[in-house]
Amino acid sequence: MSTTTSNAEIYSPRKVLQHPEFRILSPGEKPSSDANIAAFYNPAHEIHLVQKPRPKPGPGQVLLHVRATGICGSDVHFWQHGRIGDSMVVTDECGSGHESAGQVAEVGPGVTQWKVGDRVAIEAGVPCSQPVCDACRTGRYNACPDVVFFSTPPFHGTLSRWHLHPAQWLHRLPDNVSFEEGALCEPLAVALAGIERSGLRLGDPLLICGAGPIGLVTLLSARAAGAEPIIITDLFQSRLDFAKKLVPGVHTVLIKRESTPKEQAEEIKKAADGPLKLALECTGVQASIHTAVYSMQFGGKVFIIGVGKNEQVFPFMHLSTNEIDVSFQYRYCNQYPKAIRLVAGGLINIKPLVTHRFQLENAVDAFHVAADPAQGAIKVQIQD
Ligand SMILES: NC(=O)c1ccc[n+]([C@@H]2O[C@H](COP(=O)([O-])OP(=O)(O)OC[C@H]3O[C@@H](n4cnc5c(N)ncnc54)[C@H](O)[C@@H]3O)[C@@H](O)[C@H]2O)c1
Ligand SMILES: OC[C@H](O)C(O)[C@@H](O)CO
Repeated sequence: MSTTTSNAEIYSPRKVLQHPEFRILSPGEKPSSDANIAAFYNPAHEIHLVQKPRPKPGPGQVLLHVRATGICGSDVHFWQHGRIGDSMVVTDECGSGHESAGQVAEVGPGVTQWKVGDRVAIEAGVPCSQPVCDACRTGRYNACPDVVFFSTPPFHGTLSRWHLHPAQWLHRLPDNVSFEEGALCEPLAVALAGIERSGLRLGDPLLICGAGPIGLVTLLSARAAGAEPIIITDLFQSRLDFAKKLVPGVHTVLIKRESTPKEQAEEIKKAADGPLKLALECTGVQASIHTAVYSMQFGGKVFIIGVGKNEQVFPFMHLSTNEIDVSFQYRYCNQYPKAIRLVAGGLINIKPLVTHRFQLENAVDAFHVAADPAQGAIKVQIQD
């Protein structure tokens, strides 16, 4: 029997909440410049700054000064809706953020690969890494049932000034990759996992549904992987304009809510000059998945990265009589080193995605901007 302390115990959210130094800051209160502040949401759909103790790294751990964190749609969703699906539910105060990069501030006993000052991207999903875990043992660690995914309830996120992390779940940033880009490696890892598992090949005609941050990093990755032509859809012209600026060769199709998925598919096929081989679906919305299905050639594939309603209806007979495969992506595994190489090597330029930057003290304002579509943000980052 293993006597190892589990990650769930090491990173116990209750330890933080019950610590005498943990408190919710009053609006307008100015914490000291090195206080361990963080943005927390709760089941009452409030979001506020909290002050936590500055932790000491234990064996195998590193204390990081978090320098950049992007706000993900899931952070906003947990705050405003209190849950994603049936298994991720906000039941207490919970810290946000999992798209982070930072700098090593202290190393714990036994840590030899990092030294103070090293710059790193933080992989926020920490699987159990136990030999008895099939998912970890076989390398598909995104399936680990005991994963601590920082910012998915109950585990607090990486959006704080000081964050404790296992040394082996950090990735070195080369000098030409900024903290901002290091933080963007998280959504990029999602897209790269999708590119890898969908089997996208050079010259494949590709549909990307949705031009949000995930659709856009998917667009950049698919362009680097040689898809041609690429059609991207969205409900908002502003998002399509952003996509076109990012990758000038992309074809855009504005989705009108009043048109049917079959009509939308006709428009997409016209833009592509024929049916497409692959769709990377980045909305999780049923109507968009249907549009993707009707846009495919015989033997095509709809690869769904977006997440959506618990139960959805699919056009079964069209899928069946056209041998269209449907596959899904759940987070990612083994993608960070690749993401960093692609950014450092100049194959993927993710810098333009950051449209808004806030200081850590103003993290609550950052959340309000990220949650308000009228603000036109693509990626809001909090920097320290
Ligand atoms: N599989 C994973 O591990 C994973 C990881 C991260 C995010 N996600 C999911 O990926 C999806 C995209 O994330 P995001 O951050 O870009 O979200 P987002 O909400 O910012 O972007 C989604 C985009 O899709 C567009 N859209 C909505 N309905 C549409 C339709 N019918 N047709 C075309 N476009 C439509 C929206 O206008 C928006 O621009 C979300 O569902 C998110 O939860 C999945
Ligand atoms: O936990 C909820 C979501 O699966 C994750 O936050 C995802 O956005 C990671 O990329």
